[in-house]
Amino acid sequence: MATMESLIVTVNRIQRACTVLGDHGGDTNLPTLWEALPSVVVVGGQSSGKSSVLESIVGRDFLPRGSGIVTRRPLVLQLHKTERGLQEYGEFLHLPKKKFTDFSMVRKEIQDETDRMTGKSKQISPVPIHLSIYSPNVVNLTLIDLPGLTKVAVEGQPESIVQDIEIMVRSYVEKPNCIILAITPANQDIATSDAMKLSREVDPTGERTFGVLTKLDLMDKGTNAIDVLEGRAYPLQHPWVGIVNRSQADIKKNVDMIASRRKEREFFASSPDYGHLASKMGSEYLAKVLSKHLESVIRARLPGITSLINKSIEELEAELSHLGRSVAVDAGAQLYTILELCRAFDRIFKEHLDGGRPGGDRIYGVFDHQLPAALRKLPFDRHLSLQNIRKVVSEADGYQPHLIAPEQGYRRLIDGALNYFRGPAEASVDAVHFLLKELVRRSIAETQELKRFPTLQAEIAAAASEALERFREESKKTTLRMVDMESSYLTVDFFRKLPQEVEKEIPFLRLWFIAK
Ligand SMILES: Nc1nc2c(ncn2[C@@H]2O[C@H](COP(=O)(O)OP(=O)(O)OP(=O)(O)O)[C@@H](O)[C@H]2O)c(=O)[nH]1
Repeated sequence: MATMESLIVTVNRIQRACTVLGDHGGDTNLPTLWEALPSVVVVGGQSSGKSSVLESIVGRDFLPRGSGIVTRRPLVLQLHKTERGLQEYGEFLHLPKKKFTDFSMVRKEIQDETDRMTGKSKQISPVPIHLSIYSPNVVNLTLIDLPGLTKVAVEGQPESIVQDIEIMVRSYVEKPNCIILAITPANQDIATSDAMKLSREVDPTGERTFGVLTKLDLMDKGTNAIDVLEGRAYPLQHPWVGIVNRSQADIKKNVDMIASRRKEREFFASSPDYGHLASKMGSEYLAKVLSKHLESVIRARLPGITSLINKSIEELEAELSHLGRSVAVDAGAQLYTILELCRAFDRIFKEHLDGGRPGGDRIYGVFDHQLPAALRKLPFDRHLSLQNIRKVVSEADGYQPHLIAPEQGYRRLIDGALNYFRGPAEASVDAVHFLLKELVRRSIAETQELKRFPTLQAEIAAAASEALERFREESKKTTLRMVDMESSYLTVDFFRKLPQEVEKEIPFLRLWFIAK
């Protein structure tokens, strides 16, 4: 038994952790633990006696009262049984460490906390209020009180309130882990009960529904609810429980809850109609049945809850390691981290260049395809046309006949042809520059370690871009210098070999001889 009681306490703690972490179930992409936890949800129409049942189970007056919709946020009520003789107190999750021993202050805090979230607009909010009650007079149990189902909006409420409440209540009772405490007043036709209508929709087999009949003392003389309580009129998997709460007159007279429980016991014990069911009626019995059932449901769901928690831990740990370790505060350690991150980027950039990742091969493409294609397009035809050769040679060597070859003309023609190489050479530097820039961009995006440091990413991109710009200028100068060097390195040997190359490579020389 002790183990089972601690089970409810453990689930209570998980429920509180869920609220603190903002997990109230509902539409979310994140895994929700809240929805996996079994809970008892109190459902009923307005004035059906929900608050009275809850107060009866707790044995204390602590819920707000008034006209219209008083419960406008879910109230998660966690009951903790304490040692006999210890003082009762309430504690709110949003006010930790503050013990409320005066239960009228608990009521006020529920009202104030409701208003804090919804304003005084009478709107409803799905964010629950958590109240724990520590008392020797309760059983370990968690109950969730929801706004009463209603058919019309009262003054000051939006028209949508009727639907909003139904949607909120439905979102709780639809969960397969929800135990439904469906409250119906006995002095109303059960066929019109909002609670039974909704619970039948979401739990057609009745295995999650506990039917509670209130106001048995208010039934017309000569009538009784035996057919319902014995499970004939409206069969459910769990037996119906009849309740007699404090009447409005009792509340006015300040009849305390302990006296009211006694009165309830006497009502059943002395009733000619319900006497034979007395041991299975009343709010104390209901609390015990619910606690026992909640324990057994938790026990059955425990493996599922454990595996959900383990799965969530695994997912979160994977995400944490993906996000990376926390960054140290001192400057030295930060510098070390930054250098490590830069090294990670550098490694990926090198892989792009040297292999392992694609992209670097396109640099070879510049020299293997782009440059030769550009060279082929150079206007050598025009430059080495018969007409131009004749013009250049005449201008360079004059009208004197040459003994061997017009050397100055040759020189100018070759020099001029080599000059054409400057354009494609510069364009090749630009092409490699753009490829390297693209590889920097890709490497930054692919460095997982940098993912959570957008500012560092921008800094690395800026530094790389600045360096590449500098390299571009230097490379252009070097490349052009190499073209110049080739142009000025026309040696005697070069000219000596030229005539032998005539047939093979330099058709313009043949043309020159013909021209002569
Ligand atoms: N005589 C008698 N009166 C009851 C019983 N249960 C509830 N009442 C009275 O019915 C009225 C409504 O009860 P509540 O407990 O406030 O009902 P509720 O469902 O919480 O109502 P809302 O919060 O307005 O939705 C109160 O005046 C109660 O005193 C009962 O079993 N017998």
